[in-house]
Amino acid sequence: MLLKVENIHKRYDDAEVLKGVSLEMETGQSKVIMGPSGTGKSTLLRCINYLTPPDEGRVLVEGTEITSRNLNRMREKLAFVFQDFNLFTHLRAVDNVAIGPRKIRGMSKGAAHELAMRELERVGLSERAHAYPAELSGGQQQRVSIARALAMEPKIILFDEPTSALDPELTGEVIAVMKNLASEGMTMLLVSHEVGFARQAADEIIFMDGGHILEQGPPAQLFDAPQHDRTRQFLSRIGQGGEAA
Ligand SMILES: Nc1ncnc2c1ncn2[C@@H]1O[C@H](COP(=O)(O)OP(=O)(O)OP(=O)(O)O)[C@@H](O)[C@H]1O
Repeated sequence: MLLKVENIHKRYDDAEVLKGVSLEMETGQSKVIMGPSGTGKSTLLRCINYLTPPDEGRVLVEGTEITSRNLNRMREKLAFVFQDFNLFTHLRAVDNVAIGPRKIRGMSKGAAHELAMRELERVGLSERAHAYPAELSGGQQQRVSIARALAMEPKIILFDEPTSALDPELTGEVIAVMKNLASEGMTMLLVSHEVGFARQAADEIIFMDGGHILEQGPPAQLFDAPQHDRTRQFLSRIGQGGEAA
């Protein structure tokens, strides 16, 4: 098993946001986490790579548990794509992608630059490599941040609502890149409400509600024959039928 998440709990002050969440991913799988606002989806994703340390539970990558001692090394296996891109505004696109390979993976300047150019090409942006983030559209900035994740050659990419900060006409180019990665066999865990992507590219949908995983299964099962009322209600709110029992 590539990723094993066991019984994660997370509390903020009085509120228990994650109430014992477990999931597993095999190499090459794509899974999409969906569910109502405030149910702990982003917190779960952040707990998986310890951006937010869980209060209880374990995360294992390739059988090795993440601990405070091995955190930096383990984190390199789990790249993270943020909703709002998080690019360095003072660095050109190519340097945003090259900085991780240089500073974290210890690559030479030339090798990191070459790798960054290859990853920008993979997301269709080699021609914009020398632009600063402010000179790029939101969709292009998100593609740079995907290239930055790829340049770390991670085992898994975690995406936290990668299209929700984008104007609707810019989501398509980011989804196309993510579909491509999924078809190339990249292991991907996303928090996303992009049903088109989820139906076509995900192996499994994980439906979260109230800090729990309520149900999970292949897209056809979860979208077309959900088991729980809460799932049906949510799907109907995002325009995916679901009210029919
Ligand atoms: N750093 C924090 N400090 C305190 N409370 C937090 C913090 N981060 C998240 N929360 C709370 O935890 C709960 C779950 O938040 P989270 O962002 O994980 O939900 P979500 O399912 O991803 O929601 P959304 O779809 O709206 O992004 C929310 O009530 C939120 O206000």
